[in-house]
Amino acid sequence: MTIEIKELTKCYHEKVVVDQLSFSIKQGEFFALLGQNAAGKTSTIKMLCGLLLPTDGDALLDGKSIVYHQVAAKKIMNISPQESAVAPNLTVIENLLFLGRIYGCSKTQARERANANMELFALSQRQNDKAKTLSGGFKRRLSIAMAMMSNPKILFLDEPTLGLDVRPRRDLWKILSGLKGKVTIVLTTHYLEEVEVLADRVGIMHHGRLCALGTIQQLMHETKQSSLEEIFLAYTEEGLC
Ligand SMILES: Nc1ncnc2c1ncn2[C@@H]1O[C@H](COP(=O)(O)OP(=O)(O)OP(=O)(O)O)[C@@H](O)[C@H]1O
Repeated sequence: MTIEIKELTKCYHEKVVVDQLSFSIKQGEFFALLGQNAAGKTSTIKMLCGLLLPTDGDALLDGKSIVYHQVAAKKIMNISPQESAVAPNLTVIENLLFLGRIYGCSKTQARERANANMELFALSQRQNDKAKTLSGGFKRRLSIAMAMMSNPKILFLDEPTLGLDVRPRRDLWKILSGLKGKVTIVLTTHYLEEVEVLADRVGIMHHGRLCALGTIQQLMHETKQSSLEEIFLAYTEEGLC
């Protein structure tokens, strides 16, 4: 298992927002974490990324505890957050090289990784353009490519297509499909079609608890529903979870 979550809990001023979450994500899996607004998804991702300390419980990233081995755990993962980390006045390649150097690459290694990621994210043609001149879709691609500069085994994507039009969203899906199996991906999104296209397995959170876990097929079978939207509505109905 790449990620083993064990009774992970987060409280803000006595309010429990992530409630004893326990499940595992396999190596190379594309996992979608779903839930209504305020279900606790971002708090969960932030704990797994070391941006937030759990109130209780733990998670192991490739065997490294996010509580006791934070530095080692952080080395094997990266996050493309909701708020883009792109520096607007740097060009595409400068943004990538800058991150590469921050992650400790030599100049040659940073350039190699930047070239590989520009290829992967179809950014090569725009490499000398300042980030502020890019469209929303390209900015989002650059933001994910920047997270890939640390060569993570685990990549967290927090609502990567939020606010994008249909075409740039689908373009990004194609690119993310190309990452499948190469890196373990944990995605949060409100776009259920995105999940149907990309995810191997789905977890649904409700009021901080995990109320469903499985492939879409398995959840369809369990709920006797015929679409992910219906499954989602069934599991997040008040009083059921
Ligand atoms: N720093 C904080 N202090 C107090 N409460 C917080 C803090 N961060 C989040 N919360 C609360 O925790 C709950 C879970 O928030 P979280 O952002 O994890 O949910 P989410 O599932 O990611 O929601 P969304 O889909 O709207 O992004 C919410 O009620 C939110 O108001």
